[in-house]
Amino acid sequence: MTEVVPFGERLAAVFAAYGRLCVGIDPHAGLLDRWGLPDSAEGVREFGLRVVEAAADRAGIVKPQVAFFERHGAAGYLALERVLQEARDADLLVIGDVKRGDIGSTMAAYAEPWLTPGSTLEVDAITASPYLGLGSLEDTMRLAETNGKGVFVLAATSNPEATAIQRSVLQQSSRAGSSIAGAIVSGVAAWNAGRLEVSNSPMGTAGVVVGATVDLAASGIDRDVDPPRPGLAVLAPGFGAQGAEVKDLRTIFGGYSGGVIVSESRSILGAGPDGIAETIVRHVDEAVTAGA
Ligand SMILES: O=c1ccn([C@@H]2O[C@H](COP(=O)(O)O)[C@@H](O)[C@H]2O)c(=O)[nH]1
Repeated sequence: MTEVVPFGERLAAVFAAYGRLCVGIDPHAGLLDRWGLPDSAEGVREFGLRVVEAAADRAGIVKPQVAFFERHGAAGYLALERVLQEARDADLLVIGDVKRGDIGSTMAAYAEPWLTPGSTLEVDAITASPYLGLGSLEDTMRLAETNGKGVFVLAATSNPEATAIQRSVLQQSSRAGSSIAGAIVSGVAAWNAGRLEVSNSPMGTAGVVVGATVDLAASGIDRDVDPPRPGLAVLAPGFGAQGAEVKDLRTIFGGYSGGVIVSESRSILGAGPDGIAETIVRHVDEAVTAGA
C-alpha cells in the first residue's frame, strides 16, 4: 500500500523547492485569442498543456480554474482531465479551483472525484465554499486528510462585492462577535490544530482562501495574530491583475505570511506562449523575495 503523505507536508516541501508561486490556468476567451488558439475544448486543452509545460521544473504549484473548462461541456472536462494528467506527471502540486459547497453528504460527493487517488480528475487540493456552514465541509476535509489532499475554504475573497457578507458579524455560535471571514479562518485553524500536534506536519490539511486585495483587519482577521500561523495554508488570489503587489505580501498578511500561496493567473498568462516560461521564472523569484 502506498504511504499517504499529508498535504501540509507536501506543500511545505514545494515551498522549500520552488517557493510560493501558484500559476493559474485560466483559459479566458481573450487569452485563447492572444495565444492563437480557438475558443473550444481543443483550445483550452492546448492552452493548459502549454502552461503546464512552462510551469514544470520552474514553479511548484498550478491552479486550473475549472470554470473555463466547464464552459465547453463534456469535451471541456476531457480536456481538463488531460491537463491534470500532464500536471501530475510533471510533479506539480495541483489546486483544483472548483469552489463547491452543499449540504455535507452532497458536498462529499462533489469532492470525491477531485480528492480520490487514481481518479481522472485527481488533484492535490480543492477550493470549497463554507456558505452552508463550516460543518458542511467536515466530511470533505476528512476525505482529504485520509488521502493526503487539501481543502482551501473561502474566507475573505478578493472581489470587492464580497465584503458586505464576509465582514458581517455572527450573532450566534461559539464565535459570536467575530466576522464571518474571521470565524472561518479561526474555525479552519482550530480544525487543523489538534491534528498538527499528532502528525508532525508543518502545515495542515485545511487552508483558507484570503484575497491579497483584502484589508484583513477590516475583515475581522487579526493579521497581528500571536503567535504567527505559518501552519495555516492561505491561498491568496488578487495579486497581479486584481491590483495587489507581491512585494507587499508581508504587510498584507502579517502573521499569516508564512503560509501564503501567491496565486496569479492573467498577470502571467498574458505573457503569451513565447514569454510565459521567462515570466514564470521572474514571478517565482518575486514571490520568494517577498516571502523571505
Ligand atoms: O477570492 C478569490 C478566489 C478565487 N479567485 C480565482 O483566482 C483566479 C484569479 O485570477 P487573476 O487573473 O490572477 O486575477 C481566478 O481563477 C479566480 O476565479 C479569485 O480571484 N479570488
